[in-house]
Amino acid sequence: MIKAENLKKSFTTGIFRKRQIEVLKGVSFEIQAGETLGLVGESGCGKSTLAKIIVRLLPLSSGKIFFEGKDLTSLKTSEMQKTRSKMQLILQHPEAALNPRMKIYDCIVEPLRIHGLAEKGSKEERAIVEKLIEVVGLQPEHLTRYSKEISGGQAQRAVLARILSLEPKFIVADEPTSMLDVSVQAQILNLLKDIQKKFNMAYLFVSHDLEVVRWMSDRIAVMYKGNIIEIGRSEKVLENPIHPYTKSLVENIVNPLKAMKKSSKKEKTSPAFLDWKDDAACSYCISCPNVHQVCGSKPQLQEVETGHHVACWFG
Ligand SMILES: Nc1ncnc2c1ncn2[C@@H]1O[C@H](COP(=O)(O)OP(=O)(O)OP(=O)(O)O)[C@@H](O)[C@H]1O
Repeated sequence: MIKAENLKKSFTTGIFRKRQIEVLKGVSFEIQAGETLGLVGESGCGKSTLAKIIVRLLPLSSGKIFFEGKDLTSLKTSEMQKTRSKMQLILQHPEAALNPRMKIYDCIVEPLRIHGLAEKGSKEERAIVEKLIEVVGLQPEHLTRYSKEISGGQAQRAVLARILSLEPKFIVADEPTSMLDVSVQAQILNLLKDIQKKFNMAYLFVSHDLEVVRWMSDRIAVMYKGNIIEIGRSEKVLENPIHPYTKSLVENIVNPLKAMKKSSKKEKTSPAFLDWKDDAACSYCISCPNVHQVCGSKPQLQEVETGHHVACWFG
């Protein structure tokens, strides 16, 4: 369904002394129809940048993105517009996707009108909206309200209805429930799972919360400083983490208190993965005896078991 190959992204910052920051350093993964790939990693490692790049809301510096076999980086604007409707992004703040001056009904039908898929005010349009709100669990009375007049959970449901109107095949959900109460969070996560099953969509699910990612994902990719350092079946990655950074992430959810105590000592004895440099060959690799020949100067994913890949790091 979706395939990312060696994605790189740099931003230029600074007004006078222009400086390039490399945020994505060569990210590759694939997601199949009906599958969820969870993406976790510390704040600032590049998750949201990757989320926006994959649905082409941000330009790439280099690399390729294939959607249903089509190379998105070489599509013309008109073709890209058609394809983009099949790839949708859900963000943390549902309000950002809902125009505050429009009633929920109009917010939901707007994409249909833009793409000429329904005539404004027609019976057909009304029937589509009624079906969509039934799928996402909104009530007809919500349709006549503005986004500020509904709750966060209801707003996220309205965003889902709006997105589903275009029958997407791939959804990138970037922290879609992090602003919601725990009980509402569970409802929206279950709803996301239900509609995925119903429409066989592929998800890239981005979150800080490993428990949420474990619940949602078939596979998990762990990002660290712009690289995917470990990727595999969720249970394998979480129950048998191999890369030191993944281990520390998993330890943090199992015992957050212990992790806090440990992190206060961290400054003095920096763990190996914090010294990971791009410009040197690694000296130790979990699965590769010929480290220097195979790993070269960049951390590369090595296969540990079928489907479970881990990057090299300094041991
Ligand atoms: N437009 C931009 N210009 C310059 N730097 C940027 C820009 N967008 C993001 N960055 C930088 O890129 C890095 C990655 O940002 P990104 O938002 O992708 O991280 P993240 O992993 O999603 O973090 P968080 O979990 O906190 O949302 C950060 O250091 C950020 O400051």
